[in-house]
Amino acid sequence: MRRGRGLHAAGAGPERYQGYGRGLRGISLAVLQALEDGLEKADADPSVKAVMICGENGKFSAGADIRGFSSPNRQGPSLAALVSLIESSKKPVVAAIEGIALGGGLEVALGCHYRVAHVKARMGLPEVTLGLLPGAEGTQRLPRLIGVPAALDMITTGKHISAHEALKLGLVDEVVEANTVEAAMHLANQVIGQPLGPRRLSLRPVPPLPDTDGFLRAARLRVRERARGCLAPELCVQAVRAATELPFSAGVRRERELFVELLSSGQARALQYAFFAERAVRRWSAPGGAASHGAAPRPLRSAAVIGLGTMGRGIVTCLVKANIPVVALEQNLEYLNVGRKAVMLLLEREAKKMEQDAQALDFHNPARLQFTVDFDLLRDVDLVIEAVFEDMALKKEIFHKLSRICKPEALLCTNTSALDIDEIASATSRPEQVIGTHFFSPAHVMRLLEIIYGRHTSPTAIATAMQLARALRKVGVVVGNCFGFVGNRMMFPYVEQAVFLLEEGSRPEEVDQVLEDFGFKIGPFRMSDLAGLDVGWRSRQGQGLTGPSVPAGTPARQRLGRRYSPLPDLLCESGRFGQKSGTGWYRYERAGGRTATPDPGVHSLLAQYRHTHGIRPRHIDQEEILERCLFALINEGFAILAEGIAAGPEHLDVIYINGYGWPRHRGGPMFYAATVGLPRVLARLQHHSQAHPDVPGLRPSAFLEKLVAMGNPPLKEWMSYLSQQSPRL
Ligand SMILES: CCCCCCCCCCCCC[C@H](O)CC(=O)SCCNC(=O)CCNC(=O)[C@H](O)C(C)(C)COP(=O)(O)OP(=O)(O)OC[C@H]1O[C@@H](n2cnc3c(N)ncnc32)[C@H](O)[C@@H]1OP(=O)(O)O
Ligand SMILES: NC(=O)c1ccc[n+]([C@@H]2O[C@H](COP(=O)([O-])OP(=O)(O)OC[C@H]3O[C@@H](n4cnc5c(N)ncnc54)[C@H](O)[C@@H]3O)[C@@H](O)[C@H]2O)c1
Repeated sequence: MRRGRGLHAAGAGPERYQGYGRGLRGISLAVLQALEDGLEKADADPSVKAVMICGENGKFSAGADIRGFSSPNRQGPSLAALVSLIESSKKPVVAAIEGIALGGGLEVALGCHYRVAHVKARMGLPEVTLGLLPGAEGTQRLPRLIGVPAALDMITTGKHISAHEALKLGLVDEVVEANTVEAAMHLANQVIGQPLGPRRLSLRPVPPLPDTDGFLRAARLRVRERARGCLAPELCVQAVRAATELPFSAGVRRERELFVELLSSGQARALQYAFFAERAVRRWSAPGGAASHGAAPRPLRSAAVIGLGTMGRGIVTCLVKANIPVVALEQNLEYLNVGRKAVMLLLEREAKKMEQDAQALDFHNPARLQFTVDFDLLRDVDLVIEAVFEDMALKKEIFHKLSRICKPEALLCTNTSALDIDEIASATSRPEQVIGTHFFSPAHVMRLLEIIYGRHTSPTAIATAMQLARALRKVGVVVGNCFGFVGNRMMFPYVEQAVFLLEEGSRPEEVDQVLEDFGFKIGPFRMSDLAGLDVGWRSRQGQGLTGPSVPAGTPARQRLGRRYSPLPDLLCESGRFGQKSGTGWYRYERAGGRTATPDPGVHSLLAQYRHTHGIRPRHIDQEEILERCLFALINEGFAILAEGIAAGPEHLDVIYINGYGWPRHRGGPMFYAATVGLPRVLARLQHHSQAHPDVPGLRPSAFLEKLVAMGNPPLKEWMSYLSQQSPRL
């Protein structure tokens, strides 16, 4: 056997890695060709006794080039052919897996006769997350190697597994701590001359289960339930079923048919768009030309969180999980004790979930997590996250204090949901250090971190907040400052339409059902009950929309010349605050209960309300519910883009997928609008706006009108149609 990195005689691994976070490419045609040539040469050369395949720069392979799936020059079939070629080699082929072996990369390894993995390597078949299935015979080989249950789990979830898990499952033959390539070559030398038949997975039977058919039927139901309209997981189950029912070659044909079905479904395009959008938003730009490539973050060695309510306790939890020492501060000892208990409970639960890494959290150690009511302990921290009540005066008081106490370079973050970052910053002597870090509830679970820069926020502060997102394993999206920022600002017209629909004849459960069938995790009424109806109520009181400050004689269903629904206020006035009080738009088994049941009390309240206001209820169909809620949200998105609050539609989509439960397989609201076609979105908004002229949220945005007038350009060109970039960007 000849030695050397990469496939013998090819000198190249299945992929090339060009540095962290940049330019990691999938398996290219050139690499495929090199592998094929190398294998053929090795087979023909009698001096070669075995072959070892490895990657370059410590990475085996990230799989096929995802961008290639939408190009006319698809590489698909040749990857599968290469895997077969490897397997049929007359000389033993050993895969040396370092770093990652994902998708087509792992399928290449499955074609090899032996697999050696580095202890830190991760393996997986993530195709399902891209709306696809493993299409290089992986759905047929993996069940033959590790059995149906484990293979199905990997293929339908796309999860990455560690080398140790892979060893336990029998996916790899050996795990090494030292040099993987050397260990693979050592193994190759040992197996020279041994029969290869038993190592060729295509020749093996799938290990039988007591009731394979029953198992697969149950699995199909499970993934269908979990996938909420996403096609790929179910087709993955069908492909694995083919492995259990058909000979290998027929199974491969079935796999290919299913792959092509997914490729042309539209969902794959949406999911791949989401993959790249999440990476694109890491590159940010801000006023004055500041941008990600020119700004370096400050180190984040310690943090403080102020306020241990719903949000603060989740934020503390994710900081601890990210190994950042935290000082957790409350307004008095009573609140501190409640907050401490809640944080400890969350951390215990997280530790249980993490099992083997739990000790690393070390959260009983005061050097890692300290509870206090003393602001002085915030003197040396690198970062403070304020999560007190949504009250401008209180926030300003706190920021004023912080600017006196904290070290000059400390980043001062607010978790406000909607308030003006500039006004908060004005309470400090260092507005350049003030930034919005908008977490989503539950903060230790939701992946989104909306990062809001103010007029004076420095590029370093933005870069540091993005670094925080990365450290917390969240998706950071940088946006401009306006009421509600991006996410909540788009949410307002959506929820407003949902409530108007109730006035006109719908029930909460009907509206929720339509939006949940669309793919949302929960509909707007379940969501409002979960968040607490009192939160919005307090905000409307603050804005003078309800409560004693509303001038006498104001029409009940009108504010500032536009339509207003007092329904949510009426619910709150009768003590219906959602899950926390046991009643809201639904009723729950108890205060704090989670199971929503349609509530006859709400139905009669609606009937009474319509009667009082002379509204004749009508039947509202699914299409109208969807259009009015979704197009109102999308319309606001166009206004946000036109104002320069976000740098592009991808930002809005990433925010909605990761923070608001928008179905990922629909690519986000702006991608969805592009799929529906902007002319149709515009026409339907015009229609609904004519029917409801007192609802500004339905009046088409000028930017949407312009894009339609310009011939409905593709999403990636939208921003070039803005007459001039907004000064915010
Ligand atoms: C009609 C006729 C059709 C007939 C067809 C029928 C037959 C079909 C046969 C098809 C064969 C299919 C083969 C296979 O089953 C399919 C696949 O392999 S799909 C790909 C699977 N792989 C993945 O999903 C991995 C995706 N990548 C990641 O998860 C992560 O990038 C990572 C590898 C874990 C690394 O993470 P990080 O270190 O955080 O780095 P980044 O994520 O920022 O990535 C850096 C950079 O690289 C780009 N990139 C990463 N992976 C790929 C990829 N596979 N292809 C293309 N580009 C990739 C990423 O986008 C970043 O670049 P940037 O976007 O920032 O420019
Ligand atoms: N709840 C959500 O879903 C959500 C989501 C995103 C953002 N937010 C925002 O996060 C912030 C906090 O919201 P929440 O839901 O956690 O509120 P909460 O009412 O649950 O908790 C606020 C906490 O702040 C504490 N606090 C008040 N004054 C304080 C002071 N002077 N010093 C220290 N602590 C003080 C309170 O004692 C309380 O524990 C708000 O700005 C809110 O708009 C909330």
